[in-house]
Amino acid sequence: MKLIIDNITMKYKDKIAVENFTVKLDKGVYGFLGPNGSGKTTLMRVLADLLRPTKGRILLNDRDISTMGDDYRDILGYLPQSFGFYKSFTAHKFMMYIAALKGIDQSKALKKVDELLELVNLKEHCKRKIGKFSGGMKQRIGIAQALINDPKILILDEPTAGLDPKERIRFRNLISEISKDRIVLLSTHIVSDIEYIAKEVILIKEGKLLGIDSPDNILENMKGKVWKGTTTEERFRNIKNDYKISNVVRKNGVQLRIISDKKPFLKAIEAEPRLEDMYLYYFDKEVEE
Ligand SMILES: Nc1ncnc2c1ncn2[C@@H]1O[C@H](COP(=O)(O)OP(=O)(O)OP(=O)(O)O)[C@@H](O)[C@H]1O
Repeated sequence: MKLIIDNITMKYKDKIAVENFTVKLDKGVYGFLGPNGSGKTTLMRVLADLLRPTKGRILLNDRDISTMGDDYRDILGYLPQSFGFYKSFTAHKFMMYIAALKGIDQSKALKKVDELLELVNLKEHCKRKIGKFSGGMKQRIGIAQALINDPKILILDEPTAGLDPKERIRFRNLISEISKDRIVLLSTHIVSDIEYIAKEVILIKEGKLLGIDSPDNILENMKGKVWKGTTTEERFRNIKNDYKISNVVRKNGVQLRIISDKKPFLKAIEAEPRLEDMYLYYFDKEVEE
């Protein structure tokens, strides 16, 4: 299976949200990483065939998805950024409803819904109303509904927004489990969401592709750009505006972690890069979280 984002540009009136964006994808998890407003949602909606791009095409095995109709929808699962739940539905009823919308017959649907509620760890809550669910539970039912047709392509737009750290870990493990034999596209501005599960990280900045690489290669390329060391309050005041500082701890002086192409001060030593250092390097802002 081969999915190609082929030179996509998307304009809203005068605003260019995505520009000349090209990447080739096959099986596995792809993390689309970029700050708010960088064009991730727009790209996810184009990929879900909900938005016609101003220019370019999405090709699945060389077919333009905009000409595929139900052939594409049948293999697509989509969890939008804001997901309208039917609050008064129980989890089970909601899933059966989605199955019916997808044209799955009832006996098959009953089996599939059971399987999916089990997968996302909501079986024991299947009789509860979704309106009473926590944020994490809602996201899990969101994933379950996106999987109802066993999609070959799964699009998850900022799926961990509003989840606490425990729910996030659980969510990550779930994605990892369901990513076999599928293309999973996951958009986020949170590095840790994709750090351990993405085969490739796709960096998106101001609507443009900044780079695509495996987390290991990204870390390799960050070598020599991350520094740590202890300095004085005075020197810290002097250098803090000249460098991207990813961490400050005041303990026996000012302990710093700095992102820089060159050594920031004499006593600084190279540190082992982390993926969030890369975020700071490319996106030039404080690491969120
Ligand atoms: N319907 C619209 N009309 C006009 N501009 C839009 C529209 N939708 C998005 N934009 C603009 O396009 C740019 C990209 O937005 P998009 O939502 O795709 O980014 P994002 O990376 O998903 O950000 P977020 O995480 O905040 O949703 C932003 O500048 C946004 O303001």
